[in-house]
Amino acid sequence: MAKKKKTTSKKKTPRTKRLFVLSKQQKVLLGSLFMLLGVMLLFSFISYFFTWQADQSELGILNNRDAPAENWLNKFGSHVGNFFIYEGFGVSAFILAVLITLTGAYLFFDYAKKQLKRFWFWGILVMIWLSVFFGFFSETSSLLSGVIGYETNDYLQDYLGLIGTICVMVFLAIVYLVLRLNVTPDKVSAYFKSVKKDVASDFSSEEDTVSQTDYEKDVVATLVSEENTPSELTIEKTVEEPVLKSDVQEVIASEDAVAMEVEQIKEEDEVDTMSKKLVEDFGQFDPTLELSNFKFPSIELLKDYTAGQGITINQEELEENKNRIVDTLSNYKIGISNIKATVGPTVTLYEIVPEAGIRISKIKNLEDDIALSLSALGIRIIAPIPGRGTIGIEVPNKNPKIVSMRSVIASPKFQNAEMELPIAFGKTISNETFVADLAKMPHLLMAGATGQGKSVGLNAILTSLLYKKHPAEVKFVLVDPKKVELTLFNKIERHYLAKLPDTEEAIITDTNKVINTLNSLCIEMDARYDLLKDAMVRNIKEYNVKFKNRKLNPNDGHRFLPYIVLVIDEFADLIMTAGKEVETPIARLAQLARAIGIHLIVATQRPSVNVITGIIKANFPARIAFRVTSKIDSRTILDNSGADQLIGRGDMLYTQGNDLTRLQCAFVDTPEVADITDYIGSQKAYPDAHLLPEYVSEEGGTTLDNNVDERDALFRDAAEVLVIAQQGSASLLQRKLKLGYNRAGRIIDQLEAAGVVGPFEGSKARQVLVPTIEALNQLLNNE
Ligand SMILES: Nc1ncnc2c1ncn2[C@@H]1O[C@H](COP(=O)(O)OP(=O)(O)OP(=O)(O)O)[C@@H](O)[C@H]1O
Repeated sequence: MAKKKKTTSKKKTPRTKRLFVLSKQQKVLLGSLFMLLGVMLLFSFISYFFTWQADQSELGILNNRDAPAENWLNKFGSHVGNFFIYEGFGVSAFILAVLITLTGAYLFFDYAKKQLKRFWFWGILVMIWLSVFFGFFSETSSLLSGVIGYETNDYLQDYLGLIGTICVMVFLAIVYLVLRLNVTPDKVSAYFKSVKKDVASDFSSEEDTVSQTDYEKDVVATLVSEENTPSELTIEKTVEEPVLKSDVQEVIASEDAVAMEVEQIKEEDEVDTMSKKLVEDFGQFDPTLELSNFKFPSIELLKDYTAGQGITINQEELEENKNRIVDTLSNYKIGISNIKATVGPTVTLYEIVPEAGIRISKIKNLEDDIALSLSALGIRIIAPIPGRGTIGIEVPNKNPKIVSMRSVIASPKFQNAEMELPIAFGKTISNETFVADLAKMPHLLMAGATGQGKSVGLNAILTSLLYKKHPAEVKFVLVDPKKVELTLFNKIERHYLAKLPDTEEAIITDTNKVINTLNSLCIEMDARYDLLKDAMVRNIKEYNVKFKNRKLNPNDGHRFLPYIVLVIDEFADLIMTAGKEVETPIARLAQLARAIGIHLIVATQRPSVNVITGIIKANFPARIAFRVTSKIDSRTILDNSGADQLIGRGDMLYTQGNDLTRLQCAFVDTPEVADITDYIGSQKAYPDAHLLPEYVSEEGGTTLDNNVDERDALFRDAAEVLVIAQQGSASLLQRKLKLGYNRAGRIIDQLEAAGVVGPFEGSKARQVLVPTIEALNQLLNNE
């Protein structure tokens, strides 16, 4: 039916359009004509009620020009009144006059016609209904219903009887109330409730009270039944309801397709209110609920290396250095008008303002000479310091201070950081804590010669995240080909680490596994993009907010998405052994993974061009350089020299675009990391590490040979467990049959080959293809 209506409305549209393509002037003229006609009708109708008897008795007045009529609009009024009221629709003919006036007003003021069409549609229906309704009272006054109303009413009564006719009329009235005025039982009860509150004292009629309580009971009953149903079900209901409703409305308002526009807005509203209701009933979704008692590590676990030290300013050293700088420059005939020193933890920055007319490049070229005269390594000249209008000379302090992780973690800057993935790298040259958001970087490349502080830097990054993010919010994928650096994090495997389903160790040390993991992350990335598309959001942050507000249905595959941070400790080693196989997925992830919350941190000892290839470099805007051995290496990593002049031991340069910032990396020692991971590891954990989607490499991988002889001894038991539970998950087998993960995984593969369970479906459990134990017996006995 809906389709039929649609096609008719389609056919009508061009004609209607042609009719309404009027110039502004035409609209004004036509509008005033209609308005005046409407007003004339109104006057005619009103006066008809007083004059109709007189005029009607003078039959033939229309033809006789000399015989005046009593109606205010004379013969015209008398005639139209007679036609529309007496022979037509009775009192309800006024609706017609109002509709014509309204049409005039709409044309005159050039309002949208969509609304007008609706007025006409419903107006005519109401007019007919009223005249038929007044047909019941036509005995009292024949003018009330008009001939049409009376006859129709009489006709209906002849066939349906009085009660039947009343029922039909009541039903039509309900149709009008529901479709046009959107009246629903809920609204009526809500209205009654408010009325009850307002005039509680005046509300004494017993009958009314009884009916009201009935309403209340109904409402309470529906609320209770809603509370008892699981949240998912309620969501489904909400999704369905508006669709049905809009269908009905579309049919009714079939005159034009515009009704759809209005309904769409309503549909959203309803989902909104439903999710609000869910949030009101169950609260926002809390991803941390499963580990709600999780305690973040305390600051006491970190050592305070600076205790009692502080930054001491060695006046003598400062004076000495200043004099040497001034002397060296004056040897080259460079005068200084001003000099200022900022003492940092490991280096002091001398900012000089050269006298007018000195070329900056001249000072820059004197780098080595100044270093020689100061007899110090690690002099770096910044000419000019961006945005300061001065030239900076960084000179290492004789007694560098360690920046302890404790001091940066405890700093208000880190504690109050409103960032997605805050990282406290260390302190700047002016002794300020430097905090950056990994989510904004969005990927970080780290290089530095051996022993210059890379591993400490990685630990500082991971520690920062451990101090700020709940295990539900962030997961690490750790790649450590050196096999020693990240081992400590094994203890927090079931809290913070993510791994491939069929692996035992979460920390990846084997190149082949790295390739599988990277490809698996690509699968996860694609899956997350699908979820984002489905949820109509642009990034993981918006997605998670929507999920927390219960606007996304977990039954549709939606889930809370934790950030995933991939850390690769020695990239050179990987790229040398696996080349393109590693480079391609890394480049893909780096290019696309930003919006869906996968962030990469890649560290390498050898920042040469064959390790940090163009494609990798282009996708890692944030870079950190510890001390490197040559200017070329420095250029490879930073696109700038400078890293070769660092002093090591955590002295680093950070860039996230153009500016280079010199930082002293925070120092966190292995025992401290061990304490933190022990502390977290000793708390209640998830049953397993966060599982990444399975990736089966083309060559080898899982074989799906259905070889009956090679089946596991517990194959049949496992099949029965899964068929009874109708859930194809390896962890279920592990629990029920007390198996290790690998063995359970192998059995699942064998079950898949035998056709008992379906293929791997990401994080969802596999489908069980055999419905009953009998069917299973039949399947296995026939093999
Ligand atoms: N931020 C820092 N503050 C003070 N000392 C540091 C800092 N970072 C590193 N060091 C010192 O330098 C040593 C080597 O650091 P680290 O192990 O991080 O180097 P690396 O670059 O990882 O070396 P490799 O590549 O050989 O693993 C540390 O044991 C420590 O003594």
